[in-house]
This record gives sequence, structure tokens and C-alpha cells, in this order.
Amino acid sequence: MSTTFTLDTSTSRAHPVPEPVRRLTVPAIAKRKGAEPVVMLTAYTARMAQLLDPHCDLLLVGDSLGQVIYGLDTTVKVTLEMMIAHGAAVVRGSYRSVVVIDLPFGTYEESPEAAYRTAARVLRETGAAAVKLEGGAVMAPTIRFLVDRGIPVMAHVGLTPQAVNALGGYGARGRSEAERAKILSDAQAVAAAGCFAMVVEGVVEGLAIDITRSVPCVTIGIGAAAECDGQVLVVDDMLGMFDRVPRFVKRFDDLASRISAAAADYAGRVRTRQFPTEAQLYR
Ligand SMILES: Nc1nc(=O)c2c([nH]1)NC[C@@H]1CN(c3ccc(C(=O)N[C@@H](CCC(=O)O)C(=O)O)cc3)CN21
Ligand SMILES: CC(C)C(=O)C(=O)O
Ligand SMILES: [Mg+2]
Repeated sequence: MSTTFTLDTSTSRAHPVPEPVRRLTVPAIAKRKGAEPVVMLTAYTARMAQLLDPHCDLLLVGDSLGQVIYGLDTTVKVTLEMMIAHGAAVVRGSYRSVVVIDLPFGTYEESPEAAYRTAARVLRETGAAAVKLEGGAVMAPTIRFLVDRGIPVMAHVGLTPQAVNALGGYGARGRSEAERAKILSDAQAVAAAGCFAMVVEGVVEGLAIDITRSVPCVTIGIGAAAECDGQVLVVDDMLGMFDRVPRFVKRFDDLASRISAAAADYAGRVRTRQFPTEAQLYR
């Protein structure tokens, strides 16, 4: 018995393997200033990441998981272990989007060295490409320290929820001239420190526009302005999982009522022995 092998000369490989779909990169996102708007949503689980990934440029594993997943009242109680567990799940569930992970409260503010240790652990243990941290000028040296050592940083200015105890709530920022000037100089300071992008959250529209025009990096708005270089929302908010949401949320679906209806349907069928039926049984 003889076997004939034919070498496929149309490719350099004798055994062609499918081209892997390349993940977007941080530099590719950074180039989007003033160009095609950057699409970001939060994700906390592998399956949700799979569903969102084809539509997004960035997936943010936000510390909003404290409220959204864990039922905490603020993000102040979120731990590094939570962020790493959910961050690794989102990386496993995505293959196109750049995954960014929030550094949780208390794990980076003390010093650039502390921030580096935390950020390095996050990237090492999750496979994500970048970290996000809250704060303005005060965090600029830390951002510079991380960026110089090869860790891409997304900044977050304006309404910074980890500072809720100091801010006294989640009201929009930048209404007074002093606050407006402070937030603008914060944005300029984190940009000068080398962040590749910044979330601008909960500020008056004119300020978000001024920030977007005056910094060289991508701005990603949430409760900010359509003129930002991109937008982000908490996925459970935009899916309609919560009854009460901030003004800046647009609900693109009403999943809470659909889940309630499905659960009620199931409960009714169990109680009347209409479930399971033949299709679900082994015979
Ligand atoms: N589900 C969820 N969505 C978010 O956007 C979000 C979180 N969780 N957790 C972390 C932070 C907290 N954020 C929040 C939380 C509440 C409001 C809020 O209630 N805003 C009110 C105004 C409140 C006031 O004036 O004091 C609003 O109507 O916009 C805003 C942002 C944004 N982030
Ligand atoms: C709202 C976004 C920007 C965030 O920081 C989060 O989800 O934690
Ligand atoms: Mg956050």
C-alpha cells in the first residue's frame, strides 16, 4: 500500500492552522483619539464577556461588581481577590477586546510601589492588558511609575466612586467654577503622566467636552458628553437589570422583567406538575 503526500505550496505551512483572531491592543485604542468612537462595557463573567466581546473594543472589569455582583453598598468594600477572579473569567471569555481591570480601593493609593505590586499581580494572574485607577493629579506620579514599567493605565476622573465618603454622594461634578477647574487640571495631569485613556464620569457636559479637547489621550465618557472619544456603561444597568439607575444610563433592554417572567413561568409549571414534560425526560 502506498500513500501519496502532496505538499500544499500555496502556504509556507505543510499543515495550515487557522489564523488566530488577534486581540486589539492598547496602542490601537490610544490611536482612536478624535477618530471612531471607542466602545466599552463592563463585564464580570466569562459568558457575558463572550456575548459582549464581538461588539466592544474594551471590556472593563469594573469594581462596580461590588454593587452589581456582590450586593455591596459601595465599591469601597471590593477586594483584590474579587477583581482577579472576575478579571481572569472575563479574559477567558473574550478574544478580541482589550480587557481593563479596576484596581480596588486601598490597593494602590499609598505609593507608586504599592500600585505597581498590585497592578503587576492583576496582570499576571488575569492576563488582562491594562489597569484602571481613580484619581487626578495626586495619582499622576503613580501613573507615570506604572507606565514607565510597561503597565498601561486607564485613568478615571470626575465622579470617582471610591471617594464616595469624601465626595458625600454620587452627584454630578464640575458645577462650580472651582470644581470645574480642579477636574480639568486633574485630567491634564493624568494625561501628562502617560495614561492611554481616561474615564470621565459624572461631570457637566461642557467640562467633558473641554477635557476631551484639551488632553491628547482618549476620553471615555459615562455621564459626560457624546463628544468624548468613547463611551462606557455598566452592562447590568444598560440591560435593565436594576429598577433605579443613574441619569446617565440608557436602558437598552428590560432584562429584570424578562427574568422575573421566566422565573414565574417556571415556578407555576413546577407547582402544577407541567414541568418537566416528555422532552426533558430520559425514557
Ligand atoms: N450599577 C452601577 N452602575 C454604575 O454606574 C456604578 C456602579 N454600579 N457602582 C460604582 C459606581 C457608582 N456610580 C454611581 C452610583 C450612583 C449614581 C447616582 O445615583 N446618581 C444619581 C444622582 C445622585 C445624586 O445627585 O446624589 C443620578 O440620578 O444620576 C451615580 C453613579 C457609578 N458606578
Ligand atoms: C463605571 C465604570 C467606569 C467603572 O469604573 C466601574 O464599572 O467600576
Ligand atoms: Mg470603577
